[in-house]
Amino acid sequence: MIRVENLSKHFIRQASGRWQRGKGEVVQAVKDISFCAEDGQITGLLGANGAGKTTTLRMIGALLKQDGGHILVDGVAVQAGQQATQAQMGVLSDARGLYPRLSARENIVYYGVLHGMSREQAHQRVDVLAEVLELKPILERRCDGFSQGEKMKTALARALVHDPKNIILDEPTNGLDVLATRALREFLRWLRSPAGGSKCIIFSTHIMQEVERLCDHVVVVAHGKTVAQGSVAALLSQVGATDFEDAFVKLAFDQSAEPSIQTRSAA
Ligand SMILES: Nc1ncnc2c1ncn2[C@@H]1O[C@H](COP(=O)(O)OP(=O)(O)OP(=O)(O)O)[C@@H](O)[C@H]1O
Repeated sequence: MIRVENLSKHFIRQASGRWQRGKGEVVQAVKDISFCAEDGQITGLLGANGAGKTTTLRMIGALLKQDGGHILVDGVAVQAGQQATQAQMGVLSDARGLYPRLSARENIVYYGVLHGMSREQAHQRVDVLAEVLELKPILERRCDGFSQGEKMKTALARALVHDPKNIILDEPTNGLDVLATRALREFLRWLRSPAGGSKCIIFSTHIMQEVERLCDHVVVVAHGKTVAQGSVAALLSQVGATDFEDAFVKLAFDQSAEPSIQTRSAA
């Protein structure tokens, strides 16, 4: 189970103009995000571009340190850069970061070994994941020159190689064709089921269909804040809509617009 409470994070974006030296824009990427992702459920973070989804997932994956708030993974506090929660976490972040000179198989096995698997175990797991994610045709090819979808499938397999209990996926269907998207959806449903290990799965998206088809719990994020959460049915009834896209637009955009960017002297 992953519990996120009152998470916040800002970035300083340096101004580039000659007369702006020393000034910076404060980008409050995440202002106040709270939700709970249960085991055996798929939780979707749904929000417009720039809403703060990636930043939130990177903090949960211990890739970024939060300014405020708490993240508990199975009761253990997440600390950026520390190993405590990472062993049981599979993270597909926006930076796919594959080694171009290694084959898809080598990239995945390498991560498995880093997670403490023997090479034999890691190779066995690659064969299982290659079947499910339809990776077989590219498994022995160097990643250099891979298409977006091929990179995505390889990065997904790499994130899941150590069979983590908690799975964090940032826009996992980005670049996948319709068959690969369907295969991934099926796989996520299986991972959520008792047979697949009742994993705790969080993913971000702005695709409504994906949320409607997959999510048990939806967290709507706007301007860095949680503005609504619940099942698809609960969110529909909250705003009296029958179409989920209409519900999302009401929930995410009917908020009074709050700027995320302010100019100030950079510290
Ligand atoms: N390293 C950074 N430096 C400066 N600003 C950043 C940085 N990372 C994110 N931001 C800003 O924080 C805000 C939230 O970004 P984030 O990537 O979390 O949004 P998102 O919901 O994932 O968007 P998208 O759906 O477009 O991927 C945006 O305004 C973005 O420009």
